[in-house]
Amino acid sequence: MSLFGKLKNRLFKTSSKIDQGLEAIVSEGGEETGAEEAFVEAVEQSPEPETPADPAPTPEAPATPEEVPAAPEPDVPAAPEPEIPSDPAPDLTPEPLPENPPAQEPEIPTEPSVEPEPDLPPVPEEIPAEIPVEIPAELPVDVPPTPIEEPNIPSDSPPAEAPVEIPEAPQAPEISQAVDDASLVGLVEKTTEAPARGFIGRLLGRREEKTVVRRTLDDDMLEQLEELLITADMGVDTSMRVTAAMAEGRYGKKLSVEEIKRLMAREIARIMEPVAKPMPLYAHRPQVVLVVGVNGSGKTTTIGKLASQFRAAGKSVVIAAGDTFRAAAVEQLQVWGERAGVPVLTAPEGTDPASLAFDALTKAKADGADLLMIDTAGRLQNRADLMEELAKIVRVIRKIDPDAPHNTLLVLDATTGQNAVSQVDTFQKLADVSGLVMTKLDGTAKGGVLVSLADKFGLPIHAIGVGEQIDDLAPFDPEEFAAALTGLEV
Ligand SMILES: Nc1nc2c(ncn2[C@@H]2O[C@H](COP(=O)(O)OP(=O)(O)OP(=O)(O)O)[C@@H](O)[C@H]2O)c(=O)[nH]1
Repeated sequence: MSLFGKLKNRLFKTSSKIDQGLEAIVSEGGEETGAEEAFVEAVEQSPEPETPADPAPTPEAPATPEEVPAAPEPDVPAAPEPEIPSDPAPDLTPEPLPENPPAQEPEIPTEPSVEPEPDLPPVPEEIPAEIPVEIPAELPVDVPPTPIEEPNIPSDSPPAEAPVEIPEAPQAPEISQAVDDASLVGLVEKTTEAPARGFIGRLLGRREEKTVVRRTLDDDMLEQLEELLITADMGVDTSMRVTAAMAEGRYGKKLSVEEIKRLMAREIARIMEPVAKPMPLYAHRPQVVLVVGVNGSGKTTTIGKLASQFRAAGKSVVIAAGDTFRAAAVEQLQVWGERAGVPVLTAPEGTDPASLAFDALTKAKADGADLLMIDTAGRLQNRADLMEELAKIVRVIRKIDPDAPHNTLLVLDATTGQNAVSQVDTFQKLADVSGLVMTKLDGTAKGGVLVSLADKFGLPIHAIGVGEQIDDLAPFDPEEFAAALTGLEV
């Protein structure tokens, strides 16, 4: 499955909240409009480079392959190849530094292999339901089912449909293999938009589904949209900014759910674009990365995931278990170190973390390691102590390297919603935060908080955690994130 597909499904809770909210908002006071009107207005709404509804969007070539659901015919053949370029290009190149985003590299290889098929399953699955007798006879012989279909179909459209179905028959086993729960979520979403139709239904009933419910954008609707974004934890200011931008030049126009999603995703992506920056890697050795965040935010897990990705990118990494006050935290880090194949330096419980950090940097330097990642405690209960502890770590490692730490990553837990905003506030005072990693975006309905953070602080977002496994750390891509967050079919 593509990175976007994975992300979309992982962010399902937030997107389904927005999805359901939009359906309710538009259906309240909305009215059915015809296909032509929908098309014309959809075009009007999207003067920007992002025109995903069209079958042949020129500027965003890499994104097209995944737009299969919107326009079945043209997409099928195009799907497989364009995949690969889409992920690496945007994230790897933008950073000035050469070895840059190790976070991406490990992600990339996983996508293309699984990618193409999962988006196509609906088509083949429906055939057997509709044509119970013919299909079994057709498949074994490998004779195109087309001749059987055509005589039954009086209208003009069938020939176009049949050829698309045939080539997919052999893929059936692969598809069923690839249909994980994530793809199923996609199917469920599609069904709510366009009720399941059989094969004949799809041929004859094409026109019916073209009516779209649309609602006039007025103050009431804007207020409802704003409230919806606030419930997704986007914060009041950011929600107002997004809805105001959406309304610009569109006030009084009729909008469908899909069009609203597109507008919303575009505005969100616009806010997030400037902060989407992979963690920079420097030629300097060892690059010291201090990892801060409240207890339970996902620091240990993120260090493990990052270490694994850096290693996969050919970097030698050392981890320092700086939360010396909790034996369990040290043990957990050791487990992650083993998984990532990276040494973890520890010290007896109660040791001064600054002393451990000093020893770790000395060793990392002696070993010629590329990176030293220092875990820290996250007890905010006594802010003064924590501030002193972090300040001391920095003071001490600067005796060895005056520029250390080169990065201070703040790890935030998305499930805390707007509380993450005050955590950034606090940690900016405690440490010189240089970038963010947002964890647990999977399984939360509060993913909008990341938009709020980008809008409010403008700190670089290096990566997002979308699960507990070692490779569940994705590079942050604003457009994919925005589309996934709003439940937009891309
Ligand atoms: N679903 C999900 N769970 C995550 C993610 N990142 C971390 N977790 C889980 O969150 C819990 C806390 O993660 P840790 O890495 O231990 O957090 P920590 O900040 O090191 O916590 P302390 O060791 O208490 O300081 C663990 O159960 C992780 O498996 C993520 O992206 N998604």
